[in-house]
Amino acid sequence: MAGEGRRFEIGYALLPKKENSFIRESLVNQAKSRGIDLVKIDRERPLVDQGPFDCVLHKLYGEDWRSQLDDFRSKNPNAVIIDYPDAIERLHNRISMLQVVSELKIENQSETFGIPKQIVIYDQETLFDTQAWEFLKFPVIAKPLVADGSAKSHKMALVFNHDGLNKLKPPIVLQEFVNHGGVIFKVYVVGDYVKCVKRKSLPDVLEEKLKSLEGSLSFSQVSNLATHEKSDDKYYKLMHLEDTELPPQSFMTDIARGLRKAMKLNLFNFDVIRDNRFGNRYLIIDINYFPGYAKMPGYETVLSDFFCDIMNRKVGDLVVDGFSQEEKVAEIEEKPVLSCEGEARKMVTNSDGEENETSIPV
Ligand SMILES: Nc1ncnc2c1ncn2[C@@H]1O[C@H](COP(=O)(O)OP(=O)(O)OP(=O)(O)O)[C@@H](O)[C@H]1O
Ligand SMILES: O=P(O)(O)O[C@H]1[C@H](OP(=O)(O)O)[C@@H](OP(=O)(O)O)[C@@H](O)[C@@H](O)[C@@H]1OP(=O)(O)O
Ligand SMILES: [Mg+2]
Ligand SMILES: [Mg+2]
Repeated sequence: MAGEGRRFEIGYALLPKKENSFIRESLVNQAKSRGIDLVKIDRERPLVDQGPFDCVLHKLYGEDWRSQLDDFRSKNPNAVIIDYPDAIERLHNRISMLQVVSELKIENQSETFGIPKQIVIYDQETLFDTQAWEFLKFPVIAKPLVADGSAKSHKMALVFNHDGLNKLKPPIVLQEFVNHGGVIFKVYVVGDYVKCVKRKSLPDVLEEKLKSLEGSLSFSQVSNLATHEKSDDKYYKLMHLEDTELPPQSFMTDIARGLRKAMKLNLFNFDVIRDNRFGNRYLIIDINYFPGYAKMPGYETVLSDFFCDIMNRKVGDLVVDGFSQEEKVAEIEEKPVLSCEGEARKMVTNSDGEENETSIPV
């Protein structure tokens, strides 16, 4: 318990932008009150010389950081690393990122899911060889193949016709643009916790307009706006975000759990659109490591719960450290269970079948 039992130290290594948005005083204080100290990792000094940390939380890439983590891990075998670079790496390529979705098996009678039709293009020759990708229909979205968090990796183009191909610079992924009513669902995953929110997206494109539209339209991070920024926005009002129904929570939770297990990741979000042509078909178009959690209402509690769970080694159906639950259970039973004070949350289904979150004291 806070103040009584052992305290835990979680070291974090984030880029300045992420640190500013994520490490808020409110999060630091809430974690502290529950026995967890969030400590900044000094990037000027070797990781192994710092701490000792019970857990390392990070969103940094590169060989140097990777070998620092390896060193740290071998010297601190009981520390938890959230998450492993190898697992995160998969999300840095827009093909491998979505491959995992195609491999998921989820039983559901009323909804289906998948990914849009897509092809990777490595050179100009293939780009203009429309036979190579004749299974794709215009409009298509051209996305940089690499998704490494750089501004460049977010630069996309909506391509309406052949004229629009000239501006594209391979390697890119050409993905069929699917009309979805201008609203995207972002599903945030924090360990066991799953939260789906609505954001504005690109508007639908009418087929009869395709030829008359200029070749392409460039854009970047259309859905990456905090809710308060959008409430005054004319476009936001136009899209009737409030009127759009969320996908069934249990369906999103099943997909989230499946992805978490398959990817061995604890902190990510995925973008989902509802295909206008079917109404019950959902397409996953993007998966991001360690997204903007501070945009989730009450993120401090969600993240503090997660940190407590990690430190207590009782994280849902998959455990950190790349072990499966089964492998870890024996270890958990041998460890003293330290409790974190505060609230836990659970989903409660009301008589209308709607799921709501409620807090339970622990
Ligand atoms: N296949 C598609 N069909 C329709 N709209 C799409 C499709 N792919 C992407 N979009 C739109 O383009 C936006 C950006 O695409 P995507 O999410 O792949 O890029 P990103 O830069 O990785 O985004 P993020 O900021 O979430 O990391 C989406 O939020 C959505 O509005
Ligand atoms: O802060 P970061 O640089 O990690 O930016 C991430 C951003 O979070 P932010 O809101 O904190 O900017 C995320 O937004 P939401 O999906 O949550 O809307 C999403 O755009 C990620 O793709 C970005 O990560 P990247 O792909 O660039 O690595
Ligand atoms: Mg996205
Ligand atoms: Mg992304």
